[in-house]
Amino acid sequence: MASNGVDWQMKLVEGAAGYVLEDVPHLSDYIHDLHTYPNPLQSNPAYSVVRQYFVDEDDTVQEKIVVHKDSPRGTHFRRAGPRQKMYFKPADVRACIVTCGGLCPGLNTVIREIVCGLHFMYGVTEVIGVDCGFRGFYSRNTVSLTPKSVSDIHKRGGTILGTSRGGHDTSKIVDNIQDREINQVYIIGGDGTQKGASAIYKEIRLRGLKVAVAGIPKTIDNDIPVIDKSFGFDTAVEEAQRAINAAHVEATSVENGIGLVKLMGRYSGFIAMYATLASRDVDCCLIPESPFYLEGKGGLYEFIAKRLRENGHMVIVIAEGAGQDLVAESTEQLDASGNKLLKDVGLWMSLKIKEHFAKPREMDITLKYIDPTYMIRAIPANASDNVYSTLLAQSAVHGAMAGYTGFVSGLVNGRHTYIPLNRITERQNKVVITDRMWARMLSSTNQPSFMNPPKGTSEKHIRWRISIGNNVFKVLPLLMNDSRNCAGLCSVVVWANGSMKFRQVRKQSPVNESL
Ligand SMILES: Nc1ncnc2c1ncn2[C@@H]1O[C@H](COP(=O)(O)OP(=O)(O)O)[C@@H](O)[C@H]1O
Ligand SMILES: O=P(O)(O)OC[C@H]1O[C@](O)(COP(=O)(O)O)[C@@H](O)[C@@H]1O
Ligand SMILES: [Mg+2]
Repeated sequence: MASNGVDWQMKLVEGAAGYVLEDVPHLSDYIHDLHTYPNPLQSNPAYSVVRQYFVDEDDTVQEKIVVHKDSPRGTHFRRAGPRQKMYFKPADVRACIVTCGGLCPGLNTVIREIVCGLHFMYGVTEVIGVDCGFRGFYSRNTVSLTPKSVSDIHKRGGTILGTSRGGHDTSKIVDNIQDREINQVYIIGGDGTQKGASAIYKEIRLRGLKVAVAGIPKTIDNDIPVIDKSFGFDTAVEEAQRAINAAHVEATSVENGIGLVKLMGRYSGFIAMYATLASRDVDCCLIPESPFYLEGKGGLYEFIAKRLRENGHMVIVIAEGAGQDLVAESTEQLDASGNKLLKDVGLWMSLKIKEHFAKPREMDITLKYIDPTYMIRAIPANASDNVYSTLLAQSAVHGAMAGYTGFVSGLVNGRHTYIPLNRITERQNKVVITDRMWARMLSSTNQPSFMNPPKGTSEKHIRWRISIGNNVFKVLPLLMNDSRNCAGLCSVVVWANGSMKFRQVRKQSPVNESL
């Protein structure tokens, strides 16, 4: 393998037949003559039975596994797991754990398994918890974490460490890491958090400190790219079923009953899409990636009336980020971390539907609105998310002990890997509405595609205009496919000649944006 183009975020290593390794940084990249130690797992009675326990240095995991016979081998990530050589002596390790951003089932499991992994696999005894997110580094006390103190926390929702948004001050955080002589930092959080982790790692590297920074990606919305799915997501989908079931019971118990359920998903509608697919009781699923409209032919009101006539009841699931452009003219407000503060689309929609059907010549309806969002986020992880969170935490521990830094541990095609931080922060994972999964969902609900708004429909949800060749299109809010996946093509929904259409545009083509 030939190494080229090294930067501080990731190391690109090229091999035969188009093989590329997007490798994570290592402490030895910027600190020379580091001492190494044998991995104590060799003599651990539990692990010594495994025939090949240590991961081969050359093991990597392919990002895209659907290939053609002439395809280049493509991007790979370093396989996670214990290494024969460690770059930390267990007695010298002083680790800290911090949780940031919104709650997510499984946070406590990850904390528990970092503490227990460090202790039982490597004999590390000094682990501290940072109180209330990034700002806790410089404004709060820390708490000592031991296997005993974390033994049953995985049965509780939330995070025992507390969390926060905002308050990321890189130099104050790194000063504090130095002052406390911390040499392993475990950062559990979403895209915002991992951007913060990246800044911390960079500053640590600039100061030449022997401190490993390991991220564990957390997002209930499943909006982190590259990884198969995020921990807590399955639990959220499962818990959402309870709300959908309740909505269904309410709706079927009255004449023309409508159950409306709002689920989380600020920019990505994965929870709504999977909960809908799992339930089979949902008649319509609305997500941020797929624009919709209420009035006229092909609109939501028409569909509701049709379903009520056919079945006498219906269930609508709406992701919190859906239809934000319809709710109100946006005067964009941000939270402390810079995330868009959303209007309550569920409440808005329930009022709009009630208002519409109260008109003369419309139907008498009974609508029940259920908002289970924070209840879903606050529960403990289910069994499969507990196992998943355990493996993510253990991978992070193995990686840090082996001297890797500036990485997150993540599942790629079912294998645990180390991914450079920049790869998971550079974009958000979104439902691709031109993919099969959305089509499966549409076929399960048989809802309208909302692709042909009637002439004269308000254009206020048009985001910007683009020109492709000589044509100017009005672009509706929609995800862009990852250009890495599809040879520079991205899908946009455009408004042309009074109807919405999909267009594939090349990222390289001249795209002029104007509001
Ligand atoms: N671009 C950024 N650079 C540094 N820190 C960031 C950045 N974006 C967010 N953060 C910090 O990460 C933490 C969590 O971010 P947030 O967006 O609230 O949640 P999440 O990590 O779940 O996406 C906050 O403390 C915030 O200040
Ligand atoms: O009320 P809060 O804490 O700001 O959280 C609301 C947001 O948190 C989420 O559950 C997850 O967001 P993060 O991944 O950024 O924590 C979003 O779906 C939701 O919009
Ligand atoms: Mg986020």
